[in-house]
Amino acid sequence: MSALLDVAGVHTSYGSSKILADVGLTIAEGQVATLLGRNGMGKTTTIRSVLGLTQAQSGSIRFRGHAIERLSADKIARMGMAVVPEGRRIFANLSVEENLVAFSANRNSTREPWTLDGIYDLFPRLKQRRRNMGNQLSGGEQQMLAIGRALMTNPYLLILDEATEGLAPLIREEIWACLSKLRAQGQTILVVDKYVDRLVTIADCHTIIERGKVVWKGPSQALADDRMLWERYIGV
Ligand SMILES: Nc1ncnc2c1ncn2[C@@H]1O[C@H](COP(=O)(O)OP(=O)(O)OP(=O)(O)O)[C@@H](O)[C@H]1O
Repeated sequence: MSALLDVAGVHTSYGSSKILADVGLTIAEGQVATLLGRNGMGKTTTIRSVLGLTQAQSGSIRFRGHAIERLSADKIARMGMAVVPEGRRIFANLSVEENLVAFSANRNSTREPWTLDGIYDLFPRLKQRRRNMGNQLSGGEQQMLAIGRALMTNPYLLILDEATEGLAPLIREEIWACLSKLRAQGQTILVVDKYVDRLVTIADCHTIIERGKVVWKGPSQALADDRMLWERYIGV
């Protein structure tokens, strides 16, 4: 399996605050990978560095075999990287349907791109709410919409930051079920979340960071078997 995303030796700062020190992360095509760690350890900063939203000071970030560490966020998005950001950031004044079609594109040149019907099959609630405005949706519906909107760009890599934060348990389960379906369809995914017990059943591999440094990497079975890691680095 070839690496779709290969991050190596990344250092990122906000002004004079050094946040990431030598972060590395590899995701093979078709894999679901997680980025784990307590609050404030640098997960979002890692994602922002990969997306080109915060430029890494040094290190290499390769996506689909191309060096992207100096490219703009817009160029990187157009190469087929889509994010479901923390806080969702859906358009409050557009309907569900308008949110979904606003940036639709076939970035991975698939013969079967996502359609509105495909998204509505994945999240039937969105179909019921399709004429509602973004600001009339519950947190769970907003998250479904944010995922649907990202999928409508047909990304090679889908990134979810805090995939289920603030959601009710049943809605969380819907999001996990959605990720499992996407994985079965071959979608490559990087997910940040704190529910390790669910992530070890959905994802293939995991990277744990603490204070901007990678402290552990490994497959689901190894993480599932080592509860000490959960307590020590993830706080669960
Ligand atoms: N714009 C910013 N300017 C300065 N420091 C920042 C900025 N954004 C984040 N930080 C700091 O960088 C560190 C890493 O933050 P980051 O958001 O990457 O962590 P995280 O692991 O995603 O945590 P969380 O789950 O709380 O979002 C934290 O100490 C945070 O306070």
